[in-house]
Amino acid sequence: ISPCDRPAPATAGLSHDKWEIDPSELVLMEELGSGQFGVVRRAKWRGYMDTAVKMMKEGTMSEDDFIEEAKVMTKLQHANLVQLYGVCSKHRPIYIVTEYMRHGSLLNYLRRHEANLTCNIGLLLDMCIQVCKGMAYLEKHNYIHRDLAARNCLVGSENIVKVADFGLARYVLDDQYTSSGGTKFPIKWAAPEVLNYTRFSSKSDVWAYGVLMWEIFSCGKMPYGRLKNTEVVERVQRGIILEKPKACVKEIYDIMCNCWAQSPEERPSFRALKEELHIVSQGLI
Ligand SMILES: CN1CCN(C(=O)c2ccc(Nc3nc(-c4cccc(NC(=O)c5ccc(C(C)(C)C)cc5)c4)cn4ccnc34)cc2)CC1
Repeated sequence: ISPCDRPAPATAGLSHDKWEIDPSELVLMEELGSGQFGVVRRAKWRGYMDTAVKMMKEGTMSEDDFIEEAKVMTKLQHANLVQLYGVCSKHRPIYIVTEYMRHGSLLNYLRRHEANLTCNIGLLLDMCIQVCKGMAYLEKHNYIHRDLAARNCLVGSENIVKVADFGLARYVLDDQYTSSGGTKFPIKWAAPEVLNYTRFSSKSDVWAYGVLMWEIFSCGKMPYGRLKNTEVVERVQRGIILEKPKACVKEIYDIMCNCWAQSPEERPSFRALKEELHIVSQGLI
């Protein structure tokens, strides 16, 4: 049976904390890349399960707070969320073990497959719908992502797209990333209330989702091109929004624009977005 039919590895029996994974059961394989946290490698768990292991560089995150939160994160389970299997926290660096997604980040996937994606509106819309389903699940569980973007979504077999690293941003220690004035802060995905007051909510995730939709229909272009962060902040605060991507029909662009309403209350919920996207996708057939 395929890994996604198997339950998340319950490490019961080896340690009393089911979110604690025994590192001796992981066989580390090739490097998948490195984020600002350190190296990410593929690993086999108990000889059969493909996993991705983030080896957290020391000093990059508040580890104890994260380990506490991991207990909650392992309970968030949905077909469009990258499943957190557990952590190895008895040694340093700590490991964050998740399900493995074989095609890597959605951003790289869009850029690599631009040629045969631009003409496939149905596939692009399906990717938007999958991300929206994962986000609607988080919204229902009052869980805020805080860094939703194509770079933080992953692609598996059969064009499955899943949201990754939800909530992880809270544990980053680098204030170049956490403060809105920092060089690593994701300004281009930030809602006005996040830029002005760092006020995160599911509605600020909806703003970021609109930018993610724009990334998908632009096949991985950088939003606002080469504009400097200060220029983007000024435009967003004046209500200037991203222009319609070429490959995007008006009905879909209108949905993106709804995500960019200045006031959070005016933006649709992910639950409402899911309905709107479904209706548009029916209309396309
Ligand atoms: C044919 N192609 C060949 C090249 N290719 C790959 O090499 C490739 C294949 C699979 C990959 N899969 C995964 N890659 C990663 C991965 C790889 C590198 C970096 C990262 N990301 C990070 O380290 C990271 C993410 C978020 C954050 C914030 C700021 C939000 C807190 C900080 C750090 C993840 C995580 N995964 C979790 C599940 N599956 C994967 C990644 C890359 C893709 C396929």
